[in-house]
Amino acid sequence: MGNIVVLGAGGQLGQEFQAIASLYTSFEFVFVERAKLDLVNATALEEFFKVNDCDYIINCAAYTNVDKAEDEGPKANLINTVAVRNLASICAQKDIGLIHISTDYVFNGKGEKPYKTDFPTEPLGNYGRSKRKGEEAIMEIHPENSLIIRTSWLYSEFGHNFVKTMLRLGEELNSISVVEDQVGSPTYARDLAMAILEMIPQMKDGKTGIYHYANNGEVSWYAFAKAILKTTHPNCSVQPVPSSAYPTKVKRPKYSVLDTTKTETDFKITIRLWDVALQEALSRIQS
Ligand SMILES: NC(=O)C1=CN([C@@H]2O[C@H](COP(=O)(O)OP(=O)(O)OC[C@H]3O[C@@H](n4cnc5c(N)ncnc54)[C@H](OP(=O)(O)O)[C@@H]3O)[C@@H](O)[C@H]2O)C=CC1
Ligand SMILES: Cc1cn([C@H]2C[C@H](O)[C@@H](COP(=O)(O)OP(=O)(O)O[C@H]3O[C@@H](C)C(=O)[C@@H](O)[C@H]3O)O2)c(=O)[nH]c1=O
Repeated sequence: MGNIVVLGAGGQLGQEFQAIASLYTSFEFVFVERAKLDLVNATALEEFFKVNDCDYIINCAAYTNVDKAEDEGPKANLINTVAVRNLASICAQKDIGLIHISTDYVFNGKGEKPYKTDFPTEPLGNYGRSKRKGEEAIMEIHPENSLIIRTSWLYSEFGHNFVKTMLRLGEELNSISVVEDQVGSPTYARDLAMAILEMIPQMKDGKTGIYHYANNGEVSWYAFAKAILKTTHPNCSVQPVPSSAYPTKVKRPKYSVLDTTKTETDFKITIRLWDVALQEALSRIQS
């Protein structure tokens, strides 16, 4: 069904694609890590796609440190906006299908029901702003053959994520304080990667533009931490605290649940509940 180049292949989601690739024999994959191609280097990017033909690019590369992006705004911008714009131009020239991952942090968190894809964006920090500008660049340059998939609270056995942080803290501490007034949907990166590979063949039917993918259901970071530790470290207690008791450089959205109905309907995929996905991920992480 086509050749896929996965950029940012060494990150959390990129490694999930590497882990599941052998299940999808109708695709040929090329995995490209940062050491092989720095996306910020526009010349290198262009040269790479002169010699590497493909039908689709999945862009998993990003600047993802939400707090650090406040001090390194220009750097976050180069990766999340400028490189994405350059990538969209290359894809437009060569008519390559572009699958780009974006985030729930494009929203301001003041919503009270799951965000539909056309809900107005208003990011709270540099990370979210740079990701939103990346989305806008794609929609301007290569709308007819791009999929922008916003997801939220990604975790997996690979890379850095909240689940692995909780498992580490559960080993080290008897009690952890976690914010209760931020609500979202945790998403198992493996589920997302598998869904993307189901969605790609349907792009040719005009299913393009912005879509939301997150595991179903909503939960606070506190309740998520409790669910993680209940099965893995039952002796470690989790205390609910307000955001004010856990100060961070940049404010997180209070409510960032994504409405995934359009994705499920248009692509005819079923998305499972966050706590079901979590149990599978935990058993994989622990084995
Ligand atoms: N993590 C999350 O909770 C969420 C993530 N997302 C989005 O999902 C996508 C995947 O995220 P995730 O896998 O968790 O992120 P990671 O931070 O785990 O992976 C990002 C990858 O991008 C690479 N990268 C950074 N800069 C460059 C560059 N200049 N050139 C090439 N590669 C580069 C990183 O390399 P290195 O490690 O060497 O810096 C890393 O391997 C991103 O678009 C992110 O914004 C959306 C919602 C939630
Ligand atoms: C480690 C820890 C975090 N927290 C809080 C801080 C924060 O409000 C919340 C989540 O913490 P983190 O810093 O791990 O998560 P954060 O980096 O904000 O995660 C985000 O990453 C980017 C890339 C995204 O796109 C988002 O969807 C989201 O997943 O939990 C606690 O309350 N106690 C703790 O012990």
